[in-house]
Amino acid sequence: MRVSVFGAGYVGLVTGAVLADLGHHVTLIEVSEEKIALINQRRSPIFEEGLESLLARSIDQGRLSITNDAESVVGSSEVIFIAVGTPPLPDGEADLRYVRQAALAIGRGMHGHPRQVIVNKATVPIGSANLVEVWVQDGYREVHGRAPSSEWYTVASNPEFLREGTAIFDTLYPDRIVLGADEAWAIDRLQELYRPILEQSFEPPPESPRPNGVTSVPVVVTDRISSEMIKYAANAFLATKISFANEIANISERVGADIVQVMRGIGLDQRIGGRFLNAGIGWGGSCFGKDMAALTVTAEEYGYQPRLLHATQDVNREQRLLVIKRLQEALKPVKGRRIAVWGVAFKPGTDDLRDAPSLTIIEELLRLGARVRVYDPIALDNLRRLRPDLEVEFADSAEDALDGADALILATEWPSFAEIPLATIADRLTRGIVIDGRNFWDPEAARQAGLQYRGIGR
Ligand SMILES: NC(=O)C1=CN([C@@H]2O[C@H](COP(=O)(O)OP(=O)(O)OC[C@H]3O[C@@H](n4cnc5c(N)ncnc54)[C@H](O)[C@@H]3O)[C@@H](O)[C@H]2O)C=CC1
Ligand SMILES: O=C(O)[C@H]1O[C@H](OP(=O)(O)OP(=O)(O)OC[C@H]2O[C@@H](n3ccc(=O)[nH]c3=O)[C@H](O)[C@@H]2O)[C@H](O)[C@@H](O)[C@@H]1O
Repeated sequence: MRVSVFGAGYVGLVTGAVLADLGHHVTLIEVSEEKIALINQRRSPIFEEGLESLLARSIDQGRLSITNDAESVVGSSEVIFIAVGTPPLPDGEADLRYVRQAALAIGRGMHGHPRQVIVNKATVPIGSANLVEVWVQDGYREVHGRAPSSEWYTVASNPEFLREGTAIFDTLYPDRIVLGADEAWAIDRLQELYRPILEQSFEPPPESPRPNGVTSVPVVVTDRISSEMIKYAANAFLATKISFANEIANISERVGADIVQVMRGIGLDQRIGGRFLNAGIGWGGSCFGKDMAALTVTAEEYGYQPRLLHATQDVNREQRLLVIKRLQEALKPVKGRRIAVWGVAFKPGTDDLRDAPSLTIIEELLRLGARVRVYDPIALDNLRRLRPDLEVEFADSAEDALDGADALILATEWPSFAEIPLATIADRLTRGIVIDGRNFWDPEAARQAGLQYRGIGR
């Protein structure tokens, strides 16, 4: 099938590369010349395991290309994905300006043949499919002075649930695919597009072997509004699950319970499920915060006070600073001390710093007058580039970050940190203080190694 994808970011690039690898003919449409140049050199603009080899293969086989000239390519696509960013405006509402630009370009390039399904894959506020329709019509009208025939196209919703760091795996083996459309032909076309994934009939690529037991993928076919709501509800639920774990962690440490044991104890109940119950410094990333804010705004627009959504966000805001409180308890004063921070990416497996809890922690440490020495296996370049205002020292390795430091704060649980013996950490830190923001280490082992160790909720 001929497919266009607006936006070669985390979602668009991965979706495009995977669909091309599955045999479709995909054109990525991107406004950033820098990204276009990199992708043409078969290099990925983002760090995502396995993506570069997937990109190279799809490009070499002639099934994936990239352009900035939307209008000349979109007209011939049977499916057009909109996967541009929808960042938050200051009041929390989603900024749809990039979606609008994409929809206008689709309208300008439309010529009625083939009939087109325009798919909102970006996370967009409830009702945005209607807006996309209007913008597509505006784009067509600009060129032709009249509206396009409603027979020529329809707008569908197909939210994305991939996680950064495991994006290719999540795209090939999703827990479900959600399709929201008002027209049966659009659903049929999208089912056809996704058939290899739905039926798991493709040969798994070397980057991402098929896990045992995955033989098919459920599809949820629904209306557009429900589909748009499913995306917000999924992220809100996941964020709430983490904030719940953090709230119980805060109570646990007051009463002497161990949050890791408590969450294991509840997670084995199949009605609850053990995933997304890791207490720590809270959730970050490009989507949970912005999507919680956008859903809150939508609820309030309709006169509903979403108390759980507010509470989830409040718990998360405070949770980020808990490690600072722990540090202040162990090290008085913090001013003038050297603090090592391990991990700046919002989670392991990515170089993404968007709304990373580590940044809140670093800002607070600097505000308190500490000297901060940071290490991250992948994200330091992004930190240098995106936050030149943060006056931190950049370490060459995790061990190097510890040299001369009074205390270590672990903000992101990169698996490679486990390779460094606790005894080495104890040797290198002047005061042996470790504040473990992700409950990464075993407290007993850390204390035996001579560390003054504090985790979260234990
Ligand atoms: N990052 C993630 O893990 C997930 C993101 N989402 C949603 O997907 C959407 C995209 O997110 P990301 O991929 O993270 O964003 P991103 O910022 O990584 O990528 C967006 C891309 O769109 C490009 N762009 C902007 N305007 C354009 C236009 N008019 N034409 C062509 N390209 C244009 C930008 O240059 C950028 O490369 C958002 O709505 C997000 O909420 C959904 C699930 C997962
Ligand atoms: O809409 C999106 O953008 C995506 O948001 C999340 O994916 P992602 O942000 O890539 O990362 P997660 O693995 O969900 O982690 C989010 C944050 O929660 C934190 N987290 C996660 C799990 C946990 O138990 N505890 C916890 O604090 C992580 O450290 C991270 O900061 C969702 O998991 C995806 O399904 C969704 O598509």
